[in-house]
Amino acid sequence: EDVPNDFRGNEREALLALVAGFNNPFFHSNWTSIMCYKNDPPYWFGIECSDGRVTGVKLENMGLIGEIKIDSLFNLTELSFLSLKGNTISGQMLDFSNNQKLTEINLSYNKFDGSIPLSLLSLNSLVSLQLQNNNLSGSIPLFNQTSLRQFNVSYNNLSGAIPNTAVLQSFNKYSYIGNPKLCGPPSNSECNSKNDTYDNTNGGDNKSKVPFSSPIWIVVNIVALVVILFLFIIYFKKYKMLKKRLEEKHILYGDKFEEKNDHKINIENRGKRVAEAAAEGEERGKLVFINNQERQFELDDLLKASAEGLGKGNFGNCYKAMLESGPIVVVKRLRDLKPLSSEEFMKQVRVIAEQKHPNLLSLLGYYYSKDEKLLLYKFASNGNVYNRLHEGKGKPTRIPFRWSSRLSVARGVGRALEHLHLNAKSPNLVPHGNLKLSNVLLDENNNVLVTDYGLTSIVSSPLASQRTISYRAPEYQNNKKVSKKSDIWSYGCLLLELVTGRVSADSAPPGTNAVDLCSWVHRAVREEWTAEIFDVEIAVQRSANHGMLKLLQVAMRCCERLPENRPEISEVLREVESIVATADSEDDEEFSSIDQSLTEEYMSTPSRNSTIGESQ
Ligand SMILES: Nc1ncnc2c1ncn2[C@@H]1O[C@H](COP(=O)(O)OP(=O)(O)OP(=O)(O)O)[C@@H](O)[C@H]1O
Repeated sequence: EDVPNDFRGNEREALLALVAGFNNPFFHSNWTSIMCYKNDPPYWFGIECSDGRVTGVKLENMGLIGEIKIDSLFNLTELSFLSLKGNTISGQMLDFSNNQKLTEINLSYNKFDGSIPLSLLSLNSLVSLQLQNNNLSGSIPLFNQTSLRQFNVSYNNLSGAIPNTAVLQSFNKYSYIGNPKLCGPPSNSECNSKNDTYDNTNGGDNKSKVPFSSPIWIVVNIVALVVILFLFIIYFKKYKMLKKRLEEKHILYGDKFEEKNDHKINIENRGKRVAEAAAEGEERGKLVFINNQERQFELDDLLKASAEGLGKGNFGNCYKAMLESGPIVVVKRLRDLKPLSSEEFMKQVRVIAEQKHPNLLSLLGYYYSKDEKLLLYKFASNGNVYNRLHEGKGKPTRIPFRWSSRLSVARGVGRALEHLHLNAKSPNLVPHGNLKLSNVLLDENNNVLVTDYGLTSIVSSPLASQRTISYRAPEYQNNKKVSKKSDIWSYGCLLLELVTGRVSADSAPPGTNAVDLCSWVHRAVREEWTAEIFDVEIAVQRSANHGMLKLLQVAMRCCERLPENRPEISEVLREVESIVATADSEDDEEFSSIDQSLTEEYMSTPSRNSTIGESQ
């Protein structure tokens, strides 16, 4: 909890990237949820933790096959131990320049090729380096760290003379044996030609060298110059073509938005470019209103509107466009779309648009052209619930987000989800797929409006799978599919965020003090830190304590690890609706913790499927 989230997030991503190339199902099931928590034993197999940071990776003899990316260790800055010994890992060796705390590295008995990386020379705490039995080639770099006590590069394809540094000479021949092209002490083979000297370019075999002044050298240089000039001309031509195509691509909303979120810009110029593109015969695209009677503006009006970036999301960026004629609309510029034809795209969008419910933000319209796909929504002026819940906490200006409001969010989202799960007319409509508090909006009357539903049906799945589903269900790690059951998990996480007031690790912006909410709450209940579970801002509302516990209980049932144990939305909603809303004014505003006897009573009451304490 004390570890800044960006470290933990980066380390988590780095570890997942490290094993991604192996495609080993073990990691999908074991490397989920929290990995290190304070000084607890690690939650993931094969890692070591200290103070919530990853300090060791030990994945030995696991039959791992595949490549790892050179920069895989870049974010594991606290790493002191690394062993991947006895697998079948191929490709170039890793870059260790960011792992200054490494003391032991064992990559022996694998299939690494290329040269020994020079980044190893910068590791001043390195005690043990074992690279034996790989396919490494080139010469041995000039290791001179006095810390080095164990060194083994035997049975590779290394070549040239063993460098004459005190450290490298202090190991015996068995550290070097099995490299036929390696010579000089301490190996047994003598260096008998000038060519067997150390090549400090690292990686090159010392073949016979041509003197710089020889005519061959001059001819080679001239030819090289001509080739470079030729390549430069080709590159320049391609660059001009690429630039033209990029300009065409950013015809509507250009990448200025991406550079600076809150930058107000006028998009009139781009409107001109659309017109120019149209004049050049390119398809201008269609602005379609779902309900044609609501057509309040044309494409030209939208292009002339001043726009403000609202944020960068998983499916694209959102902009608030203020039209001269009055209305304010939100434009979502989609990216990474599935390769759908225009008909398929419009069919899917119509399926999304058919979902009408008072708690769903309805789609106003869409724009489709070859290069741009936009969705248009009404602007919800009271913003999203994530900001309402977390922003300004502890500051005097903060207006408390009370229980009755949180309960109405829980209900509104539950109702919207029930509508999507039960009333979806089309079998093509995926469930919500990306439920989280920033996708729950409040309009000018504080009506709860769920947005971003169904977009996984139009966004390309490999990309979406890396990013979507903020509250990722455990099974999602394996099958990368959203389902009604994964929605229930997300809804459970959303309820937990509402009752605990804690930021969920999966949806937290970098630098936020976040927790893996499901594991955290289960642990909190098991270890009876019940008083700490509820957000202080609502815990003081004593008359509502019963309702809070009930909502917590419902949330925990939604967060069952096995999808089949999670309840259906109707059952969940029935329970949420049965929680009696208390008027916020009834409450005793003094700071108090949750009544312990009440907590015990709830925690020992068996729920229909399980007791809370047993759910994980
Ligand atoms: N109709 C709207 N009215 C007001 N604010 C909106 C509207 N739609 C989106 N937003 C806000 O704009 C910001 C960016 O939204 P966007 O949907 O692009 O990203 P996100 O919700 O953070 O992530 P994701 O793409 O995963 O949903 C968010 O803060 C969101 O709450």
